[in-house]
Amino acid sequence: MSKGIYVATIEPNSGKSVVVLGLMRMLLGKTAKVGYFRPIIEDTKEGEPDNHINTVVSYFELDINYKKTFAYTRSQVLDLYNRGKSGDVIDEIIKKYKHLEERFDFVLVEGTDFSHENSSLELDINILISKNLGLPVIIVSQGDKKELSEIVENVQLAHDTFKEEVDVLSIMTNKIDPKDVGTLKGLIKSRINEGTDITVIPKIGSLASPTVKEIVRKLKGTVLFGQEMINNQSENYSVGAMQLRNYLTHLKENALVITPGDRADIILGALQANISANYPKISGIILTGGLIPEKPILRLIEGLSSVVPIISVKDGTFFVTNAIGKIKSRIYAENIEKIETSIATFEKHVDTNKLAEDLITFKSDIFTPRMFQYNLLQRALKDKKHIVLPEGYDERVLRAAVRLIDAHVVDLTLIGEREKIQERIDKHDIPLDLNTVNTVFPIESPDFEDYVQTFYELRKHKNVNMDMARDAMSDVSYFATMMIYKGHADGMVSGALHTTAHTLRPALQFIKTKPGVNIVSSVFFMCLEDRVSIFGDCAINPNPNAEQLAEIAISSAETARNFGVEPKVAMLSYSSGASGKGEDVDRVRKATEIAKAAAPDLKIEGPIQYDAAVDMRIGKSKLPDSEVAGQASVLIFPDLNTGNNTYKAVQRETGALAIGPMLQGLNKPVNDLSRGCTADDIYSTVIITAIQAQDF
Ligand SMILES: CC(C)(COP(=O)(O)OP(=O)(O)OC[C@H]1O[C@@H](n2cnc3c(N)ncnc32)[C@H](O)[C@@H]1OP(=O)(O)O)[C@@H](O)C(=O)NCCC(=O)NCCS
Ligand SMILES: CC(=O)OP(=O)(O)O
Repeated sequence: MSKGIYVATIEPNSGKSVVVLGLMRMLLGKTAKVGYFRPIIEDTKEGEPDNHINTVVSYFELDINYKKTFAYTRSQVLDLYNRGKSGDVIDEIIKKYKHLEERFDFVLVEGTDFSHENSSLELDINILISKNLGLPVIIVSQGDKKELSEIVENVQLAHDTFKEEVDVLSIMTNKIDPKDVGTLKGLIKSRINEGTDITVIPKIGSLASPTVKEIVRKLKGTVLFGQEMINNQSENYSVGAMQLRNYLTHLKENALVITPGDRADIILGALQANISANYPKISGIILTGGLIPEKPILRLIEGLSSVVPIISVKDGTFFVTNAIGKIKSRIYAENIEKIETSIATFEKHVDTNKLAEDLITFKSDIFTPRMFQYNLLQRALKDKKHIVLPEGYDERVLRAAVRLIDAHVVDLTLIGEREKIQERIDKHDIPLDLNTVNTVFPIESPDFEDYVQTFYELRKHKNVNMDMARDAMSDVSYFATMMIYKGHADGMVSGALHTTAHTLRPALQFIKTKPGVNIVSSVFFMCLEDRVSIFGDCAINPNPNAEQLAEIAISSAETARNFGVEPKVAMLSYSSGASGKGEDVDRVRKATEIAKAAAPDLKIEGPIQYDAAVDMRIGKSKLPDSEVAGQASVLIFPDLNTGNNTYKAVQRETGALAIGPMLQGLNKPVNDLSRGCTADDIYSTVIITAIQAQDF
């Protein structure tokens, strides 16, 4: 079941509020705790809340702090985008949304308003956000003053654009001439036949017209009388320039009377008409030209028991009439009537039972790298671990340390001489305060002799003597690994300066494998543009035999599951099924059979080529009956030549973040890095290591 829904529009004034209000009512009827979130709001005046948030939160009396209901204002986002920090925008939005997801049973997310130019950027941002929140989308469009063919084109284009990246649950087209509702629904359905629900909502006069309050606000008018009726709807307006006897015949229901302030005859006549059974009611009177009626007229009005709003504005009649014609109707907190009309409209035209059912059964397959990284951080924060970084002089390690300490996600020990580490910090101008981390220099450590003795005991059967043990413990990899063995730290990450063999040999020698595991292997979490794939083994076993390959596959599937990726395992080879022959293909086929026998529920396919594993079209043509082909999430390489170079090729050619290699099968978490790693890679690998350490 989805924990939220994203309401996105594709144009300004689409009537998105009708959908949001109706949805909120529907959701509150199904579950008690519903949250509301707007990733990006319009810029507001100092101290003024966003109108949409204010309306939804106050009408439904949601128990939610204003600051928690949005992430950014439009100008903050533009500023961050201009500074190349679009990734930070998404990270913060995910963080704020996830807080609400934890607190509420369901979260209704309202996208941007499209009230500015650059609508293609805005469309992209909405798609990006909904994708990164893993939410299904309701697209809202509007058809006011448009040909039906134009509406259909727009809706189809929007649907196809969103559908490429996210799940579109429903399309709601608003403000349609009531006589066209059925026809339009049929036309849209004939174009979009993929099970997306289609709703067409007619134009509702009372929602399309502004209230007197909205008009006062736009015209910067002064309310002289009738403040208590300021939320009257103005469905019409007409200028009182002719004689009263003629003007009265032009009055329409809920019309706004516009007249110069010195036309007492029109003012009094309109007020009288409002209470006469023989004339329609009016919504208010606008007095133009800054003219205020004379005192006796004002006294007369003051004496009336009830008066519609009378507003004075500075501008002339012509300007005011034009300006009123351009005012777009808004829904706001005090206008209960409009809110309730919106909800009633939604309930009348939307199949709410079907929509609720779709939400219950919805399951997202989308798992973006940013969601993945957010989840990792949250998991690591739940139980803080102590990680040792043997390469304390490396600039990238020190930069990663700053981020890790700032995030309060781990405690750190850096191996190295304190003064020398400080020199590096100063040299590279790194904002790391050494008081926030622990530092150890092996040969000066009070634990050194104990570690030497322990290593000697553990390895004497391999002809290690005390001198050799002392030499070994002077090495940063051995010393840091011994800290893990002794329980003086929970995990180790190294390899930014040292080779994989140098980093891992101590762990293989005395941390050893977990019970039931024969070989240590590794995976990379490959954060591709729209998904996280798991590549194994790209770091340790040069030429695994069939049994070892099967074990690598099973361990990698387990790792995938532990880190929130549903394992669909592809055993890679230069053959898909029986298309190619050779010893290496046979080895992969045998490995697949062994893995299937050991884990019968595991979705696994092999031998299979990379293209058939990840591309649905090719997968279907090469292996039509496979439940893995085209959708593999775990890719197992036949040997280290292929695995190591493939991960590097993908990383370098696509810019993907490659987290790892993360080792699997060891008794305690020790992880390697590539010497080509960045501070970001180190940061992510430390977080992964901390999560692994939570299981020991
Ligand atoms: C992993 C690796 C370093 C082990 O090399 P090594 O230390 O020379 O291996 P050895 O055969 O001497 O084994 C040393 C110990 O590790 C153990 N070991 C080696 N590979 C192991 C594995 N995959 N799983 C579990 N234990 C392993 C051995 O059993 C042995 O234990 P013991 O000394 O208690 O008997 C080696 O396989 C290697 O270099 N792999 C490629 C690394 C690489 O360059 N990757 C590319 C860049 S990431
Ligand atoms: C993991 C890996 O390939 O390491 P390096 O690039 O240091 O050889």
